Amino acid sequence: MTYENSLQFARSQDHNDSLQTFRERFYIPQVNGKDAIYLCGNSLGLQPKSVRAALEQELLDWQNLGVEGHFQGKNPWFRYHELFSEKEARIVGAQPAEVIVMNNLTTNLHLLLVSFYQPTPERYRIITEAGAFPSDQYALETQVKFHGFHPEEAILELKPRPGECNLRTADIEAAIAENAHSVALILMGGLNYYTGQVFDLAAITKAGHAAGALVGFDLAHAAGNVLLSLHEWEVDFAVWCTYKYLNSGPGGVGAAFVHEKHAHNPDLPRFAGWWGHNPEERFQMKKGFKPMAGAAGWQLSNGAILTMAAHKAALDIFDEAGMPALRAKSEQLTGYLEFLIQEMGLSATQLQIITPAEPTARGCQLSLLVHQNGRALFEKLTAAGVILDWREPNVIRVAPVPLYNSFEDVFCFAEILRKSWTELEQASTKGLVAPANTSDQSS
Ligand SMILES: Cc1ncc(COP(=O)(O)O)c(C=O)c1O
Ligand SMILES: Nc1ccccc1C(=O)C[C@H](N)C(=O)O
Repeated sequence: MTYENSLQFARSQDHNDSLQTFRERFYIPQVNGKDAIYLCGNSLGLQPKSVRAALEQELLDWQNLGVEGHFQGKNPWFRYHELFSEKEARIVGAQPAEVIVMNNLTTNLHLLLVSFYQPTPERYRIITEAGAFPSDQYALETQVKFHGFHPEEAILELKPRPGECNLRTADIEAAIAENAHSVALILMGGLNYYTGQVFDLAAITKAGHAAGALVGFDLAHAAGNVLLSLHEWEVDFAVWCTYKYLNSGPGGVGAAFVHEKHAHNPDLPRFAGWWGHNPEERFQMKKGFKPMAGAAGWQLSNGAILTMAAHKAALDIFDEAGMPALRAKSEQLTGYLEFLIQEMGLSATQLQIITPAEPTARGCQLSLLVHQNGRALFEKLTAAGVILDWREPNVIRVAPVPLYNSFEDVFCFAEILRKSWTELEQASTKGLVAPANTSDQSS
């Protein structure tokens, strides 16, 4: 598609956008009495206006029915998790029984590592990406120690080649093959939170299986952002959160995928709780855990209905828009952002987009590596009414989300970026800005 650097072009794109009306269904944060340019849905998605009524419904049932709400409520709490199966499955390309909404991401990661990381003295390694989100690093480090191995020896972190920002699929495949005798698990982000790179999950899964390993993904930044086919790719397990692209609120409920091939395996170790037990017998209070088939068998506790209610409202909107349409708009919107940044004519030593250029290797986030004055630039953008984030040591992440961001948002952001850059450059020639990035705090 051919882009133009004008407000008129941006507005005409919005006018022709079939998803345009979805923006009205979200609250846009206000800065200085005006709608902010919110480009931070990769960290926390905006609040759907329908969430309040969904929470109200559960509060009312609790108010009016007390404990009877478990069975007599409008959406009985006893079966509340079933309300998500179909829609959640569409987001990640799964069968309904392969997904479950529960807990939070890191909790789910630990639970699934209990089942799918079963190291032996010969096969104990985990292959992961260097610079994975810290929570994943801590989960892997402590799981490995829990099994009596040393993280430095058992965790193999793959780094991009010198001078490159992203991992090459061929290098990932080669590393897996080279460790075919010792690798137990491949565990990577679906989309790296820092660089914005989307990994080739199908190829990695294939390579992992060929090496005799199991394969799992953290889809925090991929779910609701890129097209996924977890079932077809035969991914063993995955976890994600619902507060980013799925707009389900801070600390919102997490989700997990377990491939059908593991649904009935009685030999899989797991940490169990009563909500994963056969529901027909759950209240018989008997000894002996009998897991529900599928991902539901990994549930521990009765669901956190209030956060699940927010997710239900948000997921309904998401499902109405649909992943294919969202992804199509996302590619155009991110492409427009990239085009406008390139129009600024900056060199790679000034401001570099470290997210891959190929649409298949990125979602809607572009990570801007700013070599000098990065933090000062970020603060200027913030002061001008743009909400985005800064990730240490020197990246500004910008995420135009197709569900509620517009081409006009992207155009206005680019104008503010250009103006802020010029002002900073003028200030630094006059010696008014410290030349290096400061790393005092992160957002
Ligand atoms: C890739 C990734 N993994 C894990 C987490 C942590 O998730 P949670 O706090 O829901 O466990 C996040 C973000 O918070 C993330 O971006
Ligand atoms: N939950 C949060 C609470 C506070 C600040 C950030 C977060 C994030 O989710 C960060 C996000 N995971 C990231 O990709 O950086």
